[in-house]
Amino acid sequence: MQSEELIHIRRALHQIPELGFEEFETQKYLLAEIEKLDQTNLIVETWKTGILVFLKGKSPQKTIGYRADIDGLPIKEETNLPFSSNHPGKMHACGHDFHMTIAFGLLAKMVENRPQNNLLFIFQPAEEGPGGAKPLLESDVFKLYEPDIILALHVAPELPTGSISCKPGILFANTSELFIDFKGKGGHAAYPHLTKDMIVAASAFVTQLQQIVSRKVNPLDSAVVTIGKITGGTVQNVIAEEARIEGTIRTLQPETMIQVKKELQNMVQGFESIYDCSIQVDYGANYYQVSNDKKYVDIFRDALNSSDLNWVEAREAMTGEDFGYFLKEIPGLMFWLGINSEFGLHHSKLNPDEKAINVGISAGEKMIAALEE
Ligand SMILES: CC(=O)N[C@@H](CCC[C@H](N)C(=O)O)C(=O)O
Repeated sequence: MQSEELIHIRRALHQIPELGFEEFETQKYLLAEIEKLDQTNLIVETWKTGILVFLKGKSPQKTIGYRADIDGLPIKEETNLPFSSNHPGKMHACGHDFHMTIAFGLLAKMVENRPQNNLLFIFQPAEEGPGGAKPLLESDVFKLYEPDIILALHVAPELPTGSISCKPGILFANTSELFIDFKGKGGHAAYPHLTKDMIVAASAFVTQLQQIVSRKVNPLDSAVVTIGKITGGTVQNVIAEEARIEGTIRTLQPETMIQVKKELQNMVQGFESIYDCSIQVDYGANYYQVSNDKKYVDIFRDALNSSDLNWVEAREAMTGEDFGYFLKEIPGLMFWLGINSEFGLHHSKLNPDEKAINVGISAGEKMIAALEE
């Protein structure tokens, strides 16, 4: 498949970002593209808004899985690109348009040049939330084609195009979403002593929360608590009866996640008493760490060694990925693909270098070829 065709597909997908489990247009678009391929050795299945494509190998000994996530984010795009998002307030700001295009390009190559082993391409919904990997892994349709090895990539804006970065062991953190609702007593702005002000309580909570990381977690263990959204109140001269904070917790060890949540519960009790309010905590979606299998990282590194791709030994990142659930059950790896964007992941101006699409396909091809041996 020509680079121009892939760029056309990437731009078309970029224009239709959809949130988790709402990827109807994306699914329809991908199904139409997949239908244009030679169907002789393909089985195409859908699961919710996702797609599984099984390519029967020439003399299979195993099945190699390749997963791409397909959802966008609730971010208003500000790239000013001529192919910017057509869906107001939504954007492929985490590169999933690239992930899908690369997976599709690799599939098209493999259809043309069928490998010995079976391949399973997984276009998975809802990576950004609430998490599609776990229910997909539990689904009957996935069990029919369950791969022996699983691969995936994630775009890396800070790395130059042409580079691939990976490491054995933990690559991405354990994550937990965090939604906290505060309920007190509202009233007139001039009579604070008669109210329980939830703007004050929530603001103090946000500040205090950081001390879990800085004063409770061992500095040699990594943890991040980020609050990305605060809502509360109705108007400037009314004391807010309710407030809500929304965020995420990241830790490199599952035990640290348990510790952070325990400390957070202690804080909740203290705040309920000090601010005379009720506080409800919801941990939303939780993702398991992405931990790469050393054997496959070594094979991958060797496979790229003689190529013009630049291998960068990765460090752990506090990003999360529900691909961790695949790797918990199936050995394999995730790697970073350099896309050379001035603006990072989850930024409204993320603008990946489209030349990286062929780099991603080439890396996948080399790994699949290496796994034939
Ligand atoms: C690669 C990446 O950016 N992934 C997301 C995953 C989000 C998981 C969940 N919604 C959460 O916020 O905990 C990330 O933010 O790291």
